This record gives sequence, C-alpha cells and structure tokens, in this order.
Amino acid sequence: MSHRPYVIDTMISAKAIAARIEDLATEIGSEFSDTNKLVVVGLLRGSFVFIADLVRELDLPVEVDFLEASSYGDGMESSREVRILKDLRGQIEGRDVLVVEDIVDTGHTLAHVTKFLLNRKPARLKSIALLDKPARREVDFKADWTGFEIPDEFVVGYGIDFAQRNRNLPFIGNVRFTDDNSC
Ligand SMILES: O=P(O)(O)OC[C@H]1O[C@H](OP(=O)(O)OP(=O)(O)O)[C@H](O)[C@@H]1O
Ligand code: HPA
Ligand SMILES: [Mg+2]
Repeated sequence: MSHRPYVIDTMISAKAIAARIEDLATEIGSEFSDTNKLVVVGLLRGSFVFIADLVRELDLPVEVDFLEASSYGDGMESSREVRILKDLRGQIEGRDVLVVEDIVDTGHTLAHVTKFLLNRKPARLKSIALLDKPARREVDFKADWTGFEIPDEFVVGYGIDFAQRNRNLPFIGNVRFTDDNSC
C-alpha cells in the first residue's frame, strides 16, 4: 500500500488502446495464419485485461493459458528476481506460443519467462507487450510486437497496478505524487 498521495494522469486513452490492438491483431494473424496450434499465454496478473481484448480481436483458432510471474511486489522497483508463482496448465512442446505481457520495463520478467518457456521446446515462441519503457532496460530484451513505447514514468491501469490498485482503470495513466514539490 502506498502512503503517499498521488493522482493519475491519462497517458494512453481506452480508445487509442483499442485501435492499436486491432492493428496488432492483424499483424499477429498474418504471422500465425499457417497454424491451428497456437497457445496464447498471458502473464498474470498484469496482462489479464490486454489478453482478454487481444484474443477477441484474433481471427484464429487459439487456446488460452496463464503463467503467473512476479518481481515487483507492492513497490515501484523491480526485485530483479522473477518468481514463477503459477505454471501453465497445458503442454507447449511442439506448439506455437504467443506470450502476452502488459509492460516491458527493466526486461527481467519477459527475458526470464521466455527462457523458462523455451526450455519446453515450443515449435515457435513469440511475445507481445502492450507497453515498452526502453529507458529503464537492464537486460537486452525486445518483444516481437509492442503496442506503445512510453517514457520513463510509472504507469497504472488496463491491468497494471501500483501496490495492487488501479488495475481496473480502462486507460493507461501515469502516477504523479502530489506531495512532491519538485514537479
Ligand atoms: O520488465 P520488468 O522490470 O520485469 O517489469 C515488467 C513486469 O512487472 C510487472 O509485473 P509484477 O511483477 O508487478 O507483477 P503483476 O503482473 O502481478 O503486477 C508487469 O506486469 C510486468 O510483468
Ligand atoms: O510502470 C510500471 N507500473 C506498474 N508496474 C510496473 N512494473 C514494471 N513497470 C511498471
Ligand atoms: Mg506482470
């Protein structure tokens, strides 16, 4: 729980997100047009809103599975230690896999999860992140598709939390502390 007062400014509107997802779904549809064995894997918890909207735009036969990974706890800094808290329910060996993530920040989470899943020998593994914050990168990782590149701001909404709150906002906003006199 944060004890500092803050407000949330809109960074990316719900309408802009929906329009971008339509385009991303078209690109993903072309990449996977030759397969009927695609498993779309959402990383809990942050991706739950994005994956729900993305799969409904995909005109492909898909299965949906989830993996829970966590590295932030309730703070604003990565622990750099990615914990797998819940494994996939299904097998992915020989399957095509699309990993769906809300945000790539330091890169530790998606780099770790990608390595973890590649060990299971999928036929093809691709990743998509709604947001990318390249200024904060600590490990060299880039998702195959990115919705929006964003500046170095702590964001919330559309599945993304600050101390577990604000995941239910329909837009992406940035946190601005109101007790910080420097801004
Ligand atoms: O690139 P990174 O610096 O690793 O940060 C990105 C990850 O951090 C957040 O997850 P978090 O660990 O907060 O768990 P959550 O998805 O349950 O909110 C976010 O949802 C990404 O998964
Ligand atoms: O900007 C962020 N907001 C919330 N959680 C996060 N995890 C990584 N980056 C962020
Ligand atoms: Mg996450």
